[in-house]
Amino acid sequence: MLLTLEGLDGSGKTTVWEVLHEEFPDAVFTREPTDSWYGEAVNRSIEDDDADSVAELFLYTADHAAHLADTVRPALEEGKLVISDRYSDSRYAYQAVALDGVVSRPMEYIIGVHKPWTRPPDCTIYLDVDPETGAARSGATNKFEQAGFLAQVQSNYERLMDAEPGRFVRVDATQSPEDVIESVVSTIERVTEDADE
Ligand SMILES: Nc1ncnc2c1ncn2[C@@H]1O[C@H](COP(=O)(O)OP(=O)(O)OP(=O)(O)O)[C@@H](O)[C@H]1O
Ligand SMILES: Cc1cn([C@H]2C[C@H](O)[C@@H](COP(=O)(O)O)O2)c(=O)[nH]c1=O
Repeated sequence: MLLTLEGLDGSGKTTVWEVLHEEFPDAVFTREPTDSWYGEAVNRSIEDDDADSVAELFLYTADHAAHLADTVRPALEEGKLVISDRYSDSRYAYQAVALDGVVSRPMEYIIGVHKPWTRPPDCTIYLDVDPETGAARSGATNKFEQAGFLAQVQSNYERLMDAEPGRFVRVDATQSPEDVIESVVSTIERVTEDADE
């Protein structure tokens, strides 16, 4: 089963993902951007305010393709639970903002680029915070971590959740870290048990 954590910058994904290592020791933990050279290229573009938004989309997408081939598909073939901190929905939500005015219907375009070859998640936990909280928690140090940008990203995540309500589980990430973690752990226990039945 492929389970992904999504949300705005500062929503607490990495905090949760780290604690989940202890709760689910047999799972494969991974993330996007990855630690590969593709991910390093992505991280360079994040720090570049002038990076071309189309080029940036394809850097992220190349990283995703390699991530699928190297990590996600092999682990799923072994029957593992894979837990990824960010995955394709981050592209659909973030790059659809960055490509607004560059291509028409940017979210549909980005989904279309992925559709022929990606492996969609079985379940996506959306850590829900408002853009101001996300920007403040993340430190607002790069072009994505700004409340105005994150407000547009948030609307894109809402569109994705409206389109696939059965895949997403929304968790209130303004709760204490302990309460957020408890909600996420109980969600994962439930969805993995349901999958085993
Ligand atoms: N539930 C919470 N309440 C208050 N602060 C939190 C909570 N969860 C995480 N934080 C704090 O917010 C900051 C950002 O958390 P974290 O790095 O886990 O978020 P993230 O979603 O992975 O962010 P990014 O996408 O920018 O990497 C950290 O300082 C973390 O300690
Ligand atoms: C995978 C992915 C990420 N982003 C953005 C979101 C963040 O601002 C950064 C890095 O992610 P992290 O969780 O803070 O390490 O990149 C994006 O725009 N598109 C993506 O596909």
